[in-house]
Amino acid sequence: MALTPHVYWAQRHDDIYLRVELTDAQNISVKVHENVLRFRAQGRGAKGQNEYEFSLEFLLPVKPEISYKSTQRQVNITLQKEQRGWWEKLTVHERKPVFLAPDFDRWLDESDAEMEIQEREEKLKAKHGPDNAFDNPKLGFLFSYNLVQFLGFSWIFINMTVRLFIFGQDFLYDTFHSISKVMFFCQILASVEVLNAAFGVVRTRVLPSLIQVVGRNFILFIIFGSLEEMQNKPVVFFVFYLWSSIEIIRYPFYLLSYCDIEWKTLTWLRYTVWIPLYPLGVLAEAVAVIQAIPMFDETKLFSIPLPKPIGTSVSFSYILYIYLVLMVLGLYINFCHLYKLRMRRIHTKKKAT
Ligand SMILES: CCCCCCCCCCCCC[C@@H](O)CC(=O)SCCNC(=O)CCNC(=O)[C@H](O)C(C)(C)COP(=O)(O)OP(=O)(O)OC[C@H]1O[C@@H](n2cnc3c(N)ncnc32)[C@H](O)[C@@H]1OP(=O)(O)O
Repeated sequence: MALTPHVYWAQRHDDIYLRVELTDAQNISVKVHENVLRFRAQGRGAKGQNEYEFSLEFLLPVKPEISYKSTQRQVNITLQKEQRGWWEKLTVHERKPVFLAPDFDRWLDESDAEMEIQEREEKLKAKHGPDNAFDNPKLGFLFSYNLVQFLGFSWIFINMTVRLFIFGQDFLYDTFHSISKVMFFCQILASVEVLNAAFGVVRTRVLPSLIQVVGRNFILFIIFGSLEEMQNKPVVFFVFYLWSSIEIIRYPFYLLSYCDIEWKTLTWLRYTVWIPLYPLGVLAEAVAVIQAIPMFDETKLFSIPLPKPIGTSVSFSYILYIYLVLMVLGLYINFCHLYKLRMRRIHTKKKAT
């Protein structure tokens, strides 16, 4: 004959929690039909290893969907009330069933539960401010910024992919002319990210964003923008493609996180695809710098004139050699930063679940 386990309960305005004292429960069946919950499982309870069951007729309607989780020590069941509110007791019966008792670990009275809701809402507000973009200028600003960048980089990425399919290798030599205007726009706008970090608009460090923005704009404006000969090189294609590949993931990730939506695949991609893309990006940028060195020597563009008695000028290519060293340093700093972010965002979450 089936025995009855000890059951403990608590409530919130929306939910009912039941804790069934059964160790190593197996073959669990929990169903709600016509507002009656029926539980049956095998496990070790107060009367040893056995089959245990109970039923409860709730005071007020609950939703038919049930979630339960079996741990080594107990089975935790959560039900949702059909209508939000506070119940004076759990069951319809005049006297409470003998196997049922309050779960003092989770027990709150009505006013404490209200305070709990308020605290949760305040925490959310402290994190994001008021949750409506129209009420919160910061949220509205970040949302618009990320949306514009997402659209810009998506245009670049899709345009480049389609052109590559249509024109084949020829497009490698023509990337700058067809894409650069939008890339200039997006990369100038990206300077906002350094300001966001500096003024605490987003919780992040300034240096990684500064390295990225200064690094990319140096390549875009100085190497590609000022040397016409560089603009027809295939390296432009690789640099633009690598930059936009990460941004079509990063910006929608920010957009969703500001709507409090977490899409696990996107989070994984945001904190993983940099592993191949970042070194490749830096490599492509380094190739561009190396290709530009003889051009700066030849054209004497940006060369620094020395005083007349010395009579010559210092080629800009020396700056480029220094820049190549800085790139390695920048790669190291941002790689470590991204690695820490990945550990925090992916690995700690895995542990928590
Ligand atoms: C001093 C100047 C020296 C100059 C030296 C120059 C040296 C040059 C070195 C050149 C290296 C650059 C190479 C690079 O250009 C190559 C490439 O880009 S190749 C393509 C691959 N690239 C990547 O994968 C990197 C992409 N970029 C990033 O990942 C980031 O921009 C990064 C630079 C790493 C900064 O990331 P961040 O610190 O912001 O991390 P999170 O994204 O996790 O954000 C932290 C929290 O802030 C919130 N946040 C951040 N930005 C926004 C935003 N725009 N909108 C909303 N919220 C934002 C984010 O949600 C996090 O909040 P929470 O923790 O609450 O979730």
